[in-house]
Amino acid sequence: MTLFDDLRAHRAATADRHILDLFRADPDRFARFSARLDDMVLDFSKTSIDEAALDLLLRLARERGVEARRDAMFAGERINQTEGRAVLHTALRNRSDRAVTVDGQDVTPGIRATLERMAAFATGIRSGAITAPSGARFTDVVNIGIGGSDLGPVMAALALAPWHDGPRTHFVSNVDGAHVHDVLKGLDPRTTLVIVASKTFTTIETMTNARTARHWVEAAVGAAAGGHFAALSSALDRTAEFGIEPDRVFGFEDWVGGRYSMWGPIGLSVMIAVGPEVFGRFLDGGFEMDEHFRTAPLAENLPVLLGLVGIWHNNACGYPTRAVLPYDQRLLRLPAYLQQLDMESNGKRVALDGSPLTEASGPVVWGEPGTNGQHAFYQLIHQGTAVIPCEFLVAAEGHEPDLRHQHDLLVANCLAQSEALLVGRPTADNPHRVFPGNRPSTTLMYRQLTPETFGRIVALYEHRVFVEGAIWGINSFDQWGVELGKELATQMLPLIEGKGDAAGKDGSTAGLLGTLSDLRG
Ligand SMILES: O=P(O)(O)OC[C@H]1O[C@](O)(CO)[C@@H](O)[C@@H]1O
Repeated sequence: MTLFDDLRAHRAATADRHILDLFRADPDRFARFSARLDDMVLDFSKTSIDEAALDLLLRLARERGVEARRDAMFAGERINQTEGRAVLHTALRNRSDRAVTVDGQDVTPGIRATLERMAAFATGIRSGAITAPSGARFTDVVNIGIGGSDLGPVMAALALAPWHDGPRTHFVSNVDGAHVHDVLKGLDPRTTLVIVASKTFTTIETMTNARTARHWVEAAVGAAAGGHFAALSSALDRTAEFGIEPDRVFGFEDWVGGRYSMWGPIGLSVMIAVGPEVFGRFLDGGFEMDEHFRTAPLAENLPVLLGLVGIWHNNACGYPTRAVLPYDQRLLRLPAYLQQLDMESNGKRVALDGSPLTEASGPVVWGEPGTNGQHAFYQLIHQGTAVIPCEFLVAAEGHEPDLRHQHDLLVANCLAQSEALLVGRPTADNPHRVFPGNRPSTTLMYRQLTPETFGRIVALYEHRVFVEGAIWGINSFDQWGVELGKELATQMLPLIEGKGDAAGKDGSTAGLLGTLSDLRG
């Protein structure tokens, strides 16, 4: 019997019990099944986790070596074994005097120097001291990147909107020409700065969009186009090949994973939008969560507890998905960001040693902000046959004092939804109106979505993914599963262009290629 088996046995023995019974039996349940970091509270009392389950979960975390692995990460060990790399995105937000070493070398001075270069560049763009070669002020910034070079900055630009006082920020990610076309169509190339964000500087979507943007700028300013470009990458040889001036290139090391990279150069578009000081406050928040994760006892540790809730729902209860439901419009892109963070990190089928996993790993993560989701998919959450653990996020205060009544309505909806999921309406004269209730949720409540809070939220989820990955014994820091599709797309392109034949392709693919050629005439 493993601890996973014990958890399942405990779940089976208590499956008929209503979560409300747990509240009846323990008037202190909220206090006991919630944890706090400053003005942020994680409530997991509306789950079926009881004392015994929490005990088992904490034992599991210890047995699976979460603490040792966490310490190894912070110590710069090469825990990303399949790529032979350290995992040190936390170093990008290390606000302490502590050295962070990789192979005996302190990486902090390099990180600080890059941050200072970013700040000088961002300040120059914001003040107009750095202009286009024509002397025109940059009014717009277009970040071209995809995955980790896009989702974090996109999310942050919206989350930090109340502090946005720099040039307008735009994002292009999809290789679909519609994306770059629609974004550039509204802009003036003479006053636009294009930031090419790509860790590897080989990603076909990004390089294709970057070339399109280059032609667009060149058509307007000719040979001065180079002065409209900057690059964020760890491949400095390739940025030079693309013709980007070295002083416009902001590099980072291979120990920063793409989906963990928004804290450094990949965040440049955000820094230009909100300024280095506000960006620094975002880093402060991330660092605060790191310190908490490193030092708080497991039973009070927010990322650990959130991870254990995930393990309970996935491995003990067998719920294969979880919904992330921010009642915070400025976290609109949090679910999309978490889809990469969580599913690219923990969507794995083998353990670190290559052996097949015997436990289910990464669940499907999805969601939308409330209240919009309520008018779309909550029907299924309340009355569908599948149980979907819900993760609510909500701020006590908004940023619009004149619209306090709307914020009150937002918060009321958030609390009402978790209450409805818990309490339900089990008896009604009509079965179509029955709400079974007893459906689990967590709520992360914070005072306000400040830059610090936003940093804490992102770091909280990063470490939650870490905790779950460590418990499953997988490498959360590689992403081999994205490779095959990339290779096949490269091979597919000539066939799409009508330059090859479909011999050897499966029947469906050959059929679709034939259909494409018919439709194109
Ligand atoms: O920053 P890059 O190298 O262009 O990569 C973009 C994204 O592509 C991936 O490698 C695979 O989708 C992600 O991990 C990464 O965030």
